[in-house]
Amino acid sequence: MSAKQARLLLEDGTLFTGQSFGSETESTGEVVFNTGITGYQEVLSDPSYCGQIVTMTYPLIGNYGITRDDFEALRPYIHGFVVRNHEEIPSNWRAEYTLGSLLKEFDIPAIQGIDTRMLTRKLRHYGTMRGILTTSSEPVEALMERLQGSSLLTDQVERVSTKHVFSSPGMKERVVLVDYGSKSGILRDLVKRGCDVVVVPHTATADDIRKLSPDGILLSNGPGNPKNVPHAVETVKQLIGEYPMFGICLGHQLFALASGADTEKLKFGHRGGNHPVKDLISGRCYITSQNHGYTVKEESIAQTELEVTHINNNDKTVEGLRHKTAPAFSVQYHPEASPGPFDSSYLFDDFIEMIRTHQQNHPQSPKQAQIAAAAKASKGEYAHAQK
Ligand SMILES: NC(=O)CC[C@H](N)C(=O)O
Repeated sequence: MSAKQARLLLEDGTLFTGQSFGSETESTGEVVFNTGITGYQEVLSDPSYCGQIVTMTYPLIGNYGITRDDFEALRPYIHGFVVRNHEEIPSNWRAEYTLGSLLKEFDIPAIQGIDTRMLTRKLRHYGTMRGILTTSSEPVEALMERLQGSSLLTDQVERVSTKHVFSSPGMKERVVLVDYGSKSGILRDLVKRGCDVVVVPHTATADDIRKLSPDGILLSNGPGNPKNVPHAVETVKQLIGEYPMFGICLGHQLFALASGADTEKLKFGHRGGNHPVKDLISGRCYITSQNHGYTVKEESIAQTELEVTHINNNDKTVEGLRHKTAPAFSVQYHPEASPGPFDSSYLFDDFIEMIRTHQQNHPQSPKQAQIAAAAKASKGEYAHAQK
């Protein structure tokens, strides 16, 4: 049986025709490209891609199948997947099923057999565009009408963040992980280091977080424009300086906004496992995993208490920040990268080190002691309230 036809239409009128290998449905979204050679499972299950139609520049995708253990979230939130060649017969003892069957399970359309080099060159030249991916056989004019009538999502964080507080108990530092669409890898990296992790929704207020008596706060990655979640910026603003803080990707952008800096959209973003980042303090270069479409505006940093610690070696954009006086830093890339590179996992150790130094230098203030005592007395109150 020959595969059903699928089409991808961009808002500039470019039409790609190929074969469907996902769900026989239709979706719209921002079309973006990822330059990873491996890692398609981690890409499609990374909640930061919520609402986007993702194309992989590497031409052979699906060849090692799907293994749920490799996922970054319980389900994918992408709106479509675009590849040159989908391999239907995976060759991997860990594979549980095929990429195509996963996409069908979650009703996500996918197209193969198109020139992904041409698509990527277009996106690099003109910037990311909206697209419609469909298996319908209607005339192109009808598709274009639907595409033009569609709008990009603005509530992605709400869609992907946990609805309930949950914990992953450990014997060491208590870290409150604020989930804006966190990749599982962040939790894995904290748990591996013995942290006592409490994961809270994006709506958690500063007081909700204080009640959990954190030793440190980790602001997770997440989808969309950081300016779509002003409540999160407000919460972060209240907590900077009070607890050691580490921001990753969207968390980095929220930390920057909360510190008075500004963010803007990049032309086509950074997505892939091969982005070179320079550490301005040591002069060393790291290969990093990235997935972002927004960036912190360098010229907005001068007016804040922040300093730039890392830059992207390709386009020189800001990749890392730290606060000049408070125990807080952030990176635009992913230290928890899966399937790698692991160059930057030391940042989790730096975060824990920062927590320990802070504890040594700041034995509990009377206010913190009071908060901790109140939290202990109302044990689990917040967690229960969330259920
Ligand atoms: N991975 C992320 O956290 C991405 C951050 C933000 N959504 C961006 O696209 O820039």
